[in-house]
Amino acid sequence: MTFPLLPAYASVAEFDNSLSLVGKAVFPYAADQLHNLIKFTQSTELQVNVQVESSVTEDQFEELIDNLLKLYNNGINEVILDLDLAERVVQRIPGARVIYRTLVDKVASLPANASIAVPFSSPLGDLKSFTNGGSRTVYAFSETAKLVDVTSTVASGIIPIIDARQLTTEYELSEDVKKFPVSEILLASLTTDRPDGLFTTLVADSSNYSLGLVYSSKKSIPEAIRTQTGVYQSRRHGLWYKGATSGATQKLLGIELDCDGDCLKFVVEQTGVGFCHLERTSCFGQSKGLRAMEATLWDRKSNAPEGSYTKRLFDDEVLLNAKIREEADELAEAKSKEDIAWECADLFYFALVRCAKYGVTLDEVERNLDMKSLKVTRRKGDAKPGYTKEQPKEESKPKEVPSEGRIELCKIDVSKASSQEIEDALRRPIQKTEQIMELVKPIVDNVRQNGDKALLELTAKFDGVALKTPVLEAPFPEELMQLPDNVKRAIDLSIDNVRKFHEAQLTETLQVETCPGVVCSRFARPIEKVGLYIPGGTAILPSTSLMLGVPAKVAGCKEIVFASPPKKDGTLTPEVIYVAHKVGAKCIVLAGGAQAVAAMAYGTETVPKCDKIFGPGNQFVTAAKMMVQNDTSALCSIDMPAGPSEVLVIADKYADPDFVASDLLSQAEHGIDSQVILLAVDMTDKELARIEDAVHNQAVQLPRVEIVRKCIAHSTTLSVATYEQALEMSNQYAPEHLILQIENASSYVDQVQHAGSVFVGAYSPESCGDYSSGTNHTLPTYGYARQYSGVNTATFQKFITSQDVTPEGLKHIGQAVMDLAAVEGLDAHRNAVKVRMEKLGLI
Ligand SMILES: NC(=O)c1ccc[n+]([C@@H]2O[C@H](COP(=O)([O-])OP(=O)(O)OC[C@H]3O[C@@H](n4cnc5c(N)ncnc54)[C@H](O)[C@@H]3O)[C@@H](O)[C@H]2O)c1
Ligand SMILES: N[C@H](CO)Cc1c[nH]c[nH+]1
Ligand SMILES: [Zn+2]
Repeated sequence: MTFPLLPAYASVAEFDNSLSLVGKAVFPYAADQLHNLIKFTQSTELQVNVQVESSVTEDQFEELIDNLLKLYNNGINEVILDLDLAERVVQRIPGARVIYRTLVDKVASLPANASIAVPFSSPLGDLKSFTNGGSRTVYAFSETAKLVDVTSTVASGIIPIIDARQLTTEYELSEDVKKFPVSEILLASLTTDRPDGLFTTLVADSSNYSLGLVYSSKKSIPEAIRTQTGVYQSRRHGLWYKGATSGATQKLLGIELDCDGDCLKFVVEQTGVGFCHLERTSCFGQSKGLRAMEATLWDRKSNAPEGSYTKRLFDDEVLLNAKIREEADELAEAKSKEDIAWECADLFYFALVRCAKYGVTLDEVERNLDMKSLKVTRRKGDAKPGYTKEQPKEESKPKEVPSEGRIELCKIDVSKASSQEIEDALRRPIQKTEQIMELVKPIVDNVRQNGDKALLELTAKFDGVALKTPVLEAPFPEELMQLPDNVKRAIDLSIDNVRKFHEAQLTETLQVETCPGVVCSRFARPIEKVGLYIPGGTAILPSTSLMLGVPAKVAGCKEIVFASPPKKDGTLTPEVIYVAHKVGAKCIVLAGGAQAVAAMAYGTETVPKCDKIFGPGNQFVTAAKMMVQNDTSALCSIDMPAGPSEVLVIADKYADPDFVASDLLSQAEHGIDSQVILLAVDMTDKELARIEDAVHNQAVQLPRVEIVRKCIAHSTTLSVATYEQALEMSNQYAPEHLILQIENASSYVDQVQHAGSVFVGAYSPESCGDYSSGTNHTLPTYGYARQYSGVNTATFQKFITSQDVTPEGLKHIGQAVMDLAAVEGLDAHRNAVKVRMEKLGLI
């Protein structure tokens, strides 16, 4: 039996630790406080109950069911509901733990073991009979009941629900007798048949490991509760404050009663040498098993002898994780009882080393288990692909995606998922970087050594077209850039907006006089020769040509070279040629992939060598860019690794499901290795279903539905409780595009730490930034938004600093320069200042 009391609080914020030894508490249900309640429950050892006020309208009922499911699944113990409501709730939530709040005359109709809460004013005889000899828990509630009225009820085995504020202060029973309400309630429910009137008391730690046996009295119990420490009754010496002389004190964590209320259990945290006077942890000998192993591991963590295997595991995470996996496999293979016990012990050992390494205690693990046991809905529990025998583990094996059926993002409720599951959901599709590098290297080498000949051969091989020359020179023939008027107008408008936004980024020369006579400046200069890659594999993207060409022109780059894979007939899309003409490109390289990058990095007979290569592309393009950047002989830099497009949408229940779906799909259609993530903030299943339906219905209408299907297969919706949680998760993912379809979207922009570009509010679809608003669409992907900016005017510039030091300036800094040069032992440096200062008569 737990402590015979249920303190009621007005909110989580009002919870008072001084009552934590009661071991439970009840809070009011409030739909907008769910997150706080769940957070509190998950952070405490207490049994948390929730009390729903009677007035729940028909409209609120569905919301209540959704919310109760969340509460139950997140560790809430029981919910107090009015009889009618309780009966409806148990129909809808199998396994719902409910306390029926009702009047005495209705109790007979309830199941024999159902917990009930009836008014204090009910006749005592009735209350006693309702306990059914102990098989039913009976609570008595009243907002006004005074403690003195309560004690006789408690003595009958009834648990009072009392406003916590009444319980925390001493009250005066008579003029000179002051009582602690909590102690009074406990004493009222205790009995003893011992002639000395003492209560046998078992002392245990929080894992239920027995430390010893002692006695409590009507005097020692209030003292223990008042001081929240181990205070007992010594039969020879009176009140006994444990540890007062030895220093081995106890923090009192909880008090429990046995089933018939004549024996107590004190749950304590023991300090010092232990509980036993023989300086052992327990009077019953040392602990064994998992607890003993845990104690040893925690000790090893701080005092491990050099050469100890456990220390090696603490220090070598890779080894430790490999051992955990190895032992888990061996356990899965073991067949006999002995082998299973053996392998399980090994696995526990390595698992506990990992726990100890990260400061996780067995108590916390057990709390987690207890919490999970309280869930009322469970996931299917299938193993992840890669963990079943049928599917090999190699990550490189592409996932089979059925070509029909519903198009649906995977779904995770963050409050129920493990951190591993969340990490997996947010992992981008595997880029086989090493393998791609191996494929790309011979291509790059070939172009470097054989120039145009290699370029033409590789274009024939990968793009299926035999060209005579790999380059189209400016001025470009009019007939190659014939466009419908509306397309021309659209390109012109987009060029104009991108130009305006990028011109505004041009900076003036910066000048600072750091000391009198020492003027430091910084000024921008364009990178002279730039190579702009315009993807053309799965889709031709003329928009990329303007996103790169316009800032290059704005920055003043002298030579602009375009590269884009040709179509099968050897031509290039007229839109790209039109943009090349508008930005004054020198030529267009008719090649794609790694070969185009290599041609621009090293130059060929017809392709000019470029100083910097820009632009997104597939894995071959990105790998080649990284490769040439690392080759100092190429003397070529790159903008950033910009790979498969991705988007993360944060949406709440106010978002239009069609808008959200359209944004997710607009990136999903880019390629099968694209990824789209939806963070759904505090949405009910119904609200989320509207978005899911919209995704499917829109997707099946798209010509690129097969690409979308494959992209969606590795894309996920994560349900989160708060906007803050969503932004934290988004910052962790560092998306290329972040779309905020939430109420007051602009007020959250301040919280964005890592993202390529942000789209604020319902009417800012990513497509606007892809084409026409003015921002650049060449953005860092794959989490590189943590350290890279998207393409901007400065990407096409470098910054030069200069200084102008006068004799006056030398007077100010000369001595410091000489002293630092001396520290570094560089006398010529020192001398360069010294000769000048001598001639100026400064030294
Ligand atoms: N991050 C951004 O800012 C941004 C912007 C636009 C596009 N993108 C992304 O750019 C990518 C464009 O990729 P794409 O494939 O459509 O076009 P692409 O132009 O990047 O690649 C096509 C070229 O890849 C080469 N190639 C194809 N298969 C090959 C193989 N097996 N071995 C060697 N080379 C091979 C061919 O030469 C072909 O010309 C997409 O993933 C898209 O999402 C990103
Ligand atoms: N969304 C892409 C950047 O990741 C750019 C683009 C071009 N065309 C359409 N979209
Ligand atoms: Zn796009």
